[in-house]
Parts: sequence; C-alpha cells; structure tokens
Amino acid sequence: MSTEILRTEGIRKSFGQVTAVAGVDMSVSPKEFLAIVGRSGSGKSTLLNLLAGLDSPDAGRITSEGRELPRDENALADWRREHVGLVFQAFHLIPTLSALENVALPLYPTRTGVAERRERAEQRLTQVGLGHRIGHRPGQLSGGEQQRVAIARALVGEPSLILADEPTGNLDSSTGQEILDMFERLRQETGFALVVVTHDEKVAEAADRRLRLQDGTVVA
Ligand SMILES: Nc1ncnc2c1ncn2[C@@H]1O[C@H](COP(=O)(O)OP(=O)(O)OP(=O)(O)O)[C@@H](O)[C@H]1O
Repeated sequence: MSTEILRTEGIRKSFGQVTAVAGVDMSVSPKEFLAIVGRSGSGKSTLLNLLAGLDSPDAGRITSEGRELPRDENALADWRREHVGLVFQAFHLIPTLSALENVALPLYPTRTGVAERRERAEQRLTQVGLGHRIGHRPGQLSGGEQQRVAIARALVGEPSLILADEPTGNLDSSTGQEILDMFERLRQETGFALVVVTHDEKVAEAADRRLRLQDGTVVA
C-alpha cells in the first residue's frame, strides 16, 4: 500500500468554458510542507478544493493512502472528517459560538461524549496559545487569534493532512509570521502534512517544496 497521503493523476476541473485545473499530477508525502503558488486565476484554490474532497474532479483520479477517494457525498465527508483539517483566509468561524465550541464542532458527528469533546478542544486551544480565551466569541478576538482558533479546529480530529488556502492573507506581516511559526511548531509536534495555497513569499520560502501552477497546469 502507498504511504502517500494524497496523489492525483490527471485531474481536471472546468466551470463552464473555463478550465480551472487542466490535468494535474501531484502527490503529498507524510509530514511534508508543500506550497502551491501561481498567479491569480491559475487554479490554486480549485486544486486545493479537489484535494480536500470539497469538490470532485471532472476527470482523473485522487487517491488517499493508495485508495481512491469516494464519489458519494456522505462517504467523502466521512473521509474528510477523518483525514483532513481545513484552514481558510477568512477563518470561517461561527460568530455565535465560543472559541471552545468552534473547535469542538468537527467532533460532533462522531460518538465522542461531551466531556471528551470539551477536553480535546481545550487541549488544542492550549496548544495554539489560547487556553485563556476559550469562552471568547470570534468577534472578541484579533485576526491572528481567530486564525489560531481555526487552526485548533482543523487539528481537533487529528488529521494527517492540513490544507490551508491563503492562511496569512488577512493578517499583517508579523501576525502572518506568527501563524507560519505556529504551523511549523505544530507540524513538528503532531506530524501532519501541510499544503498551503499562498501569495505570501515568506510562506512559500518556508515550505519544503513548491508547486507552481499556470493556467491550471503544474509548470515547476
Ligand atoms: N465556482 C466557480 N465558477 C466559475 N468559475 C470559477 C469557479 N471557481 C474558479 N473559477 C475560475 O477558475 C479559474 C481558477 O480559479 P482559482 O480560484 O482556482 O484560481 P486561484 O489561482 O486560486 O486564484 P486567486 O489567487 O485569485 O485566488 C479562474 O478563471 C476562476 O475564475
């Protein structure tokens, strides 16, 4: 069986006349940090959504640890819950829930009990340096703190892969650097692979490997 976390073979995705991803072959190894770079409109976010199983390719295949991703929506959601943590530019936290409740949310569909969900969420918030803010709502937190809550939420299910779309895009450069340093520390501690779509040179430089997209294909 393959040890790769993810592999794509010839995946394509079009929206009407626009081909966003035009035949991409790539793989993600355990624990590696891969940056996906390229100009605006080159297909980076579309590719990330395909890797996340948020969208399905029109052609080609994606395998996870040697097995093809399920086509069925519910099975795909189960796969995602078990294997993937997602982080977005705009944090995507639920404004009416506390930091703790936001982080615990991905654990709900499982059979984990209330006390265990709370404990696991609190551990993750402590790990991102927010153990003293668990009762705060997103609106009471800074941008950098909100992104740390989002990272704790992405980690709570202990995924082998974190996918992040412009995670520093809404942050000033020093806060962005803090988030980058935190990802690095957590990756050492936890051992997940990290795939980041980014325009941020610092993030791209910090990665083990860079994949450059142009017009939906890999050029370097
Ligand atoms: N849901 C959609 N419907 C229609 N067209 C889309 C959709 N999503 C993406 N596209 C188009 O596909 C192409 C690739 O878009 P994508 O967002 O993947 O690029 P990107 O490299 O992430 O760009 P950016 O850096 O600006 O976020 C673009 O031409 C875009 O307009």
